[in-house]
Amino acid sequence: MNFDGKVALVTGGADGIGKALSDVFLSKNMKGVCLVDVNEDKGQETAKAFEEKYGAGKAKFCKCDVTSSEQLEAAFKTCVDTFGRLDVACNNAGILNEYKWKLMVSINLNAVIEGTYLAVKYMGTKNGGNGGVVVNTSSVVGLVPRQYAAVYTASKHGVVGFTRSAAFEPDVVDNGIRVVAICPMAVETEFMAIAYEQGSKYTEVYRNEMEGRVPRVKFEELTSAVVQLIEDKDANGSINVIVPGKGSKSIPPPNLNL
Ligand SMILES: NC(=O)C1=CN([C@@H]2O[C@H](COP(=O)(O)OP(=O)(O)OC[C@H]3O[C@@H](n4cnc5c(N)ncnc54)[C@H](O)[C@@H]3O)[C@@H](O)[C@H]2O)C=CC1
Ligand SMILES: CCCCC/C=C\C=C\C(=O)C/C=C\C/C=C\CCCC(=O)O
Repeated sequence: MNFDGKVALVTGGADGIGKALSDVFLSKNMKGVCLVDVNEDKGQETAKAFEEKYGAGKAKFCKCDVTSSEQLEAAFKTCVDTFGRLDVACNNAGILNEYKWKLMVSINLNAVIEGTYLAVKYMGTKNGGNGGVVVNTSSVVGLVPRQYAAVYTASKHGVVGFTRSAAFEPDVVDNGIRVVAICPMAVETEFMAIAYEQGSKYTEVYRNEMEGRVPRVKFEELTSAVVQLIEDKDANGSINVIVPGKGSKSIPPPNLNL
């Protein structure tokens, strides 16, 4: 898919990875981006900054808690009503909080599943849309174990398993939708700092073992991986790990010869 004149919806679009993705989409001449986020102040601020940079009417903020089915569907509907179409859905909002693990699973996994099926409903060729691409945000810990964040790890493994499977569901394929996921190492956002201040049961271990020792994925490395996945018409069910300084690599599922 090329980006010219297309429309994206990005959950967690007010800040961090979602904001960086939205910025790159608009820089590639997308018609508009819908920033879907629970943080109203940040969301309005980001939408305003994008309109100043790219022109009036290019960014729409939708206040939405992705754990609410009603609010998430309303955001998809607002996006299509505002821009007239939808081509790319990034299910990206996420938190790392092992104390609030049920909420974390709702945001990191349930809302990704719900967002994927809403994308089929609002972009599907059988439903009046043009088809499109769903990009789900997992993590490197969607592929490997992480003993200091077990539920977060489970939620991100869930995103990988769901993406690999949903990509080939007949209702998804027949609607002209591709589904992919990204698995970044730590990225240059506030996410990890907030996680160990508020959401880790092992903050001291984490500080001693990891803090400051893991280089960050730069936004440019992450966004170029996502752009490639969107542009590549053969990328479906792809799970791409993104490592600082090493780019993006597709990770196939294990062949168990069953
Ligand atoms: N930053 C990192 O090191 C990595 C992050 N990730 C994943 O990337 C995604 C984005 O993370 P970052 O941009 O780094 O985090 P961030 O904290 O900078 O941004 C996340 C955004 O999601 C929004 N959000 C949180 N809960 C929400 C909810 N219930 N409804 C709607 N919006 C909500 C926040 O308001 C915020 O704007 C997450 O899924 C995270 O798990 C994956 C690997 C590494
Ligand atoms: C808060 C403690 C959790 C320990 C790390 C667990 C999960 C990480 C999840 C991510 O999605 C980020 C991906 C990789 C991070 C790996 C190491 C973090 C390095 C942190 C630092 O240098 O500050």
